[in-house]
Amino acid sequence: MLTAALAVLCALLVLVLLVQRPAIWPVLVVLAVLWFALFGVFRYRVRSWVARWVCGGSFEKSKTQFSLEPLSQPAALLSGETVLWYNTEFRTRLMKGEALLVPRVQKVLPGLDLQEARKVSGQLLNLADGVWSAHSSTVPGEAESMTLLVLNEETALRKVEAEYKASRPGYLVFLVDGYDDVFSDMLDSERARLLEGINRVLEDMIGRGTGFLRRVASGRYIAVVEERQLEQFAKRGYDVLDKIRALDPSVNLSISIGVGRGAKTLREAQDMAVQALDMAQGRGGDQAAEMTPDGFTFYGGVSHGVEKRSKVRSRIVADQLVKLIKEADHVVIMGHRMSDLDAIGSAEGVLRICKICDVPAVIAVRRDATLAGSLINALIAAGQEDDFIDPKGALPIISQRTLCIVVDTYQLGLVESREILEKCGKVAVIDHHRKGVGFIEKADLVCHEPYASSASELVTEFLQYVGDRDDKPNRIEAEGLLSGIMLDTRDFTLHTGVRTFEAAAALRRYGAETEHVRQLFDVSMVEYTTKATLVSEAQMYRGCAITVSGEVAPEARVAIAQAANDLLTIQNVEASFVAVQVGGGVNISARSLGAVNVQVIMESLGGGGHQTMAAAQLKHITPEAVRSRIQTAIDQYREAQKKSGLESESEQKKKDKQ
Ligand SMILES: Nc1ncnc2c1ncn2[C@@H]1O[C@@H]2COP(=O)(O)O[C@H]3[C@@H](O)[C@H](n4cnc5c(N)ncnc54)O[C@@H]3COP(=O)(O)O[C@H]2[C@H]1O
Ligand SMILES: [Mn+2]
Repeated sequence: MLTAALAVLCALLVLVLLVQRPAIWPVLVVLAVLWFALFGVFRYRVRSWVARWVCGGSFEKSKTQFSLEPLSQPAALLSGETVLWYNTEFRTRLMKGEALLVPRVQKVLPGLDLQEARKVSGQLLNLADGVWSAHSSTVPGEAESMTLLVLNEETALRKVEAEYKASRPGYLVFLVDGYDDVFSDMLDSERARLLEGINRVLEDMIGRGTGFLRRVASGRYIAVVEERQLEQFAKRGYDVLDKIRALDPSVNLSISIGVGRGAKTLREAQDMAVQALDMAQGRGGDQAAEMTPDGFTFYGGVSHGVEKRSKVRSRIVADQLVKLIKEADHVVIMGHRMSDLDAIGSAEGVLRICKICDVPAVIAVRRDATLAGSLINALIAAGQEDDFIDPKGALPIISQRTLCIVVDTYQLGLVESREILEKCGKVAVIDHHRKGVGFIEKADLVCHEPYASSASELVTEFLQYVGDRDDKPNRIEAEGLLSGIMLDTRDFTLHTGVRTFEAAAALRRYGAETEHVRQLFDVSMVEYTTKATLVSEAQMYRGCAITVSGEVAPEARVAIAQAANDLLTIQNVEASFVAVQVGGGVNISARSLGAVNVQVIMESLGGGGHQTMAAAQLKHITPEAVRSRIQTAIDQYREAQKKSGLESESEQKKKDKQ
């Protein structure tokens, strides 16, 4: 009111003045313009100051500050990477009560990643005294960007989580390999001493933690332990295997361990452990197999396998096989891809069993991709052409009542024809390779004997239990079986047990002539020269001969395996690796004299096979890159050997010299 009165008064006075002195008109205009200008500027400043005050642009004493200050979580405001402001909680809990002037955020919260903290899940930070989850939101704007950071303490929660994970139960099954064979003709006192030794080693292993161990049958133990202990076992590579082996080196004592880890329930863990144990034994025993929801991991398996199988089992399997064959309308027999003498020899043996049972049967084989052409030709020459069929031609005759018998491989990925396997109602598998991952799962009968020399040896045994006295394989079939045994034992020099010779003797009785068998191995000139070149190009590496080469003629593929065999006859070569380019990839054949387990080495490159005879097929890789991968795999294997005290002679000698 007063202001208005004063303004009216001023206006009246100015009017009087103007009437009296018209000369000051211009001055007045200038003053008025000045006043408007000043008023405009003032108004602008006041407005922006108010806006900053409300929105927090000028933060001190703003409402935003007042609302963040008493927050129960630590909070901070950053400009770029610089901390502009933090609340009391932040100072006391994350800066130990010290007040710092505009510190870098990395100094206060090492490891903070603002990008990560912006996500819904935030970022977990391990700070001095606990675990924190950091959440942030940023107002973009180059140098003037602003970030609000809020932290939640999760130490207690994370402790509970870690404890939960570390205390999940794991299940172990231990089985003394070949219990009956090892202990049957031992003195009672000796047996008691060894069993006491095994008990002690296992109790030592399990007793250290919170789990328990129980003996459930002769040579069979179970244990339930916590995840943290399983982690320790894995880290030490299941060194109990070595301790058990060391109990008495003269008796070949070893155990197999199956481990179920990471299961949801104890029941599931038990099932997994039993499957894993089966796997460990299928691979020759003396090793630990760990099954997790992601698959299998193997530990150990660097010692020699010992023959542990019984004839009773062969007879039972032969009976079951005959029963399956008789139930079927037809039988389709097949081996692995790139079939060899063992695959075709044993397939022909199984075909004879079918003939004895009077059930129609054929062998599915790709005759343009086989290493057993000599045997197939010999059988055709003897009038048995109808025994063979191309895998594609076999498909139409297959029904749900067809039995598929797979010989010389158990691997789904290696069979001659996957379609046949899938279409047949029933499946039987007869194999001698050590088990790896990726086997045929839905088999109705599995005869898997890693201690047998070859599939042909197994089939020869079955033949003795099938049919009447007069039901025998003919001469050429017997020679095929014998060639299979000779191929896989490298002419009876490797992997040869008592029963290998028994099988060979039986085949001889059926009329097999060794000279004819020898002829099945004859090579062409191209094969021979290819082999000779591969052998001459070999280089030594830690007791192993390695050859790496470009493509070889397709008709000389067998030279790869043969070169690997021949390299072993050179002095001081314990194992050989022949890697040859095939299309865009590389095939490796690996052989050993027994001291080195080439299966383990090939498995690390994605292949498999047997202790003394294994292979791998690598895709999209150059031969030279393969050389370094083989060398790394050998290094790893040698380290594992060193750890378990099973160093090879040549490595030992090298060390002694140093
Ligand atoms: N990805 C993978 N996963 C798991 N296992 C894998 C695998 N790739 C290969 N294997 C296995 O490794 C073993 C060695 O194969 P490789 O081709 O060197 O050697 C083969 C074959 O090339 C060789 N061979 C065939 N005919 C021959 C002949 N006339 N003279 C010399 N060697 C011959 O004899 C060996 C027979 O070995 P066998 O069938 O018992 O077992 C094979 C095969 O089943
Ligand atoms: Mn084979």
